[in-house]
Amino acid sequence: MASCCARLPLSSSFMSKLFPSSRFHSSALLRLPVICPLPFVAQVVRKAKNPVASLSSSPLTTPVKPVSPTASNSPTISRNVIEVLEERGLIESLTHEDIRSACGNPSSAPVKVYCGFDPTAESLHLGNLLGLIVLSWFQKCGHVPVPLLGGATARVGDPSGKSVERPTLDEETIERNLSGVKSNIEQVLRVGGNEASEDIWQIDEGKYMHPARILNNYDWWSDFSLLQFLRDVGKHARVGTMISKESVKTRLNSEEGMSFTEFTYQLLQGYDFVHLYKNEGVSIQIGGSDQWGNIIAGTDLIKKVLRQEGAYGLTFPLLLKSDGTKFGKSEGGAIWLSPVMLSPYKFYQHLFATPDADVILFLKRLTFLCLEEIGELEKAMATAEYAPNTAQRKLAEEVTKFVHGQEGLEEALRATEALAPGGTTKLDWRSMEAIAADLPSFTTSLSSVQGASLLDICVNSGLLGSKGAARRLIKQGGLYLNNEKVEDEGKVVEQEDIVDNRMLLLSAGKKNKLVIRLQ
Ligand SMILES: Nc1ncnc2c1ncn2[C@@H]1O[C@H](COP(=O)(O)OP(=O)(O)OP(=O)(O)O)[C@@H](O)[C@H]1O
Ligand SMILES: N[C@@H](Cc1ccc(O)cc1)C(=O)O
Repeated sequence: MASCCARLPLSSSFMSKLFPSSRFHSSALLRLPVICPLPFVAQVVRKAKNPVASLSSSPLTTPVKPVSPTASNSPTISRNVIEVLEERGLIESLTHEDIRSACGNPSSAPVKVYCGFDPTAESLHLGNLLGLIVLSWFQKCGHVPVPLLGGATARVGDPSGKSVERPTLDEETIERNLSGVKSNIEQVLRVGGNEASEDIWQIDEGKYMHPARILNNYDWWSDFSLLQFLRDVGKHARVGTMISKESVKTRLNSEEGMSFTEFTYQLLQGYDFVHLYKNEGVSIQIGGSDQWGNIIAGTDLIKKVLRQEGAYGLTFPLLLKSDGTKFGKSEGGAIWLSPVMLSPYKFYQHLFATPDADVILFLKRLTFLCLEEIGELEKAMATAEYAPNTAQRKLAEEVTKFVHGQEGLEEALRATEALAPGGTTKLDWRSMEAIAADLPSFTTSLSSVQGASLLDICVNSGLLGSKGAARRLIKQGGLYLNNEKVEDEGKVVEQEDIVDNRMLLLSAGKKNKLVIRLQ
């Protein structure tokens, strides 16, 4: 039996109705600040005391305050989130047009929206970030985001978009991954506890929001018996419909086929939606376009099991690299969100390397910059005066700040500056560690450099061939210690030269750099 939800592609005429021509300012881009409309932060009429930081700043460092819900401090629906997402190219398909009225009525209650993340690695990556960004847009527009950890589903493995079966993960790995993914979510969303008293947070003067609530599907699956599953879920599922799903069809045609375990995945995710709808009031599920089949499994089950019509699904397009492959983890080179697995510096660099052809699309999808500002950048890119990489710099800054906070961005900028030819930034060990992997390095004991001649260190570390070469370089003004020019041939390394008691950075000329690690 075919799925009972129609997939609604966004036709171009339909889209043009939704995208009223933007109010772009004329030529003076990058000189005049663009005045963006207020962010779609939920606002209330009555002023509140104790202003705290605004929603657009980093969620990590901003103090927020749970407040008791009253008629006057409930976050209002300030803009229809579906329109916002459409304008930014963040909608691939909707299960039903009614989702617009469900999300857009200023007098109606906020919706709860969920996105699941299976802990299949210790960190989420740039592709997964899209789900968190869409959740964040819902939050900014007054709704309640529910990021779901797939503690149970990771034990089964989602076949969507996979040409081979996922490897089975052991318990220890799943636990480690769960805690990594949970911290990623906490890095970017304002997450609350599970107490009802924490349902509304004051985030600024007169501004309130609903904190995100993290759940784990292992909490309802761990006690679910096989018999119960077959009776309560399996009975409502049609094998024909399950086989027709894209994720199953491709695998059935492959040599390896598909295990029964993976085949049931769509029912697990489908039942998650039933559980969340019934017990938590969650009425929308979002996911990448590869999740369409699983999302439909959920809305179908809600109709059959609960006899309810008010559940909706929304998918967003996958974020693709310039070669057309998706940003993921299987092919290696994943752009991890965890600062332990990828330094903020490298994260920044990856975004900075976005080709011109993709940068505007990425600004719309991965940042919260207003569309007017992005439009101005796009226009500027077509002019002769455009300074190359201005748009890339903005993209890298915005996304790094969202993921790693202001501190992470500053670390990335310091490291970028330090590695730039002739950089003169004051270094700290974190930025040096961030750049160390991209530079030759040499490890020695702390005591061997304390009070040692710099000429000796240059030669012993292999930076320069001889003391003579080092002397000549100093005369030419080309030798730097920690980005400071060395003027004195007799320079010895003082304690204060040793960055945080663990590193030195030597540069012979602008490009030939060496990190010395001290133990
Ligand atoms: N490039 C991407 N753009 C948008 N969403 C993505 C992207 N990659 C993954 N997702 C979403 O993140 C969720 C988890 O992805 P999943 O673990 O299947 O893939 P992955 O981490 O990219 O792994 P792999 O590279 O192994 O396929 C899915 O909902 C998927 O839609
Ligand atoms: N299937 C999703 C994760 C997910 C898990 C459970 C859900 O209920 C929803 C989504 C993925 O592959 O990442």
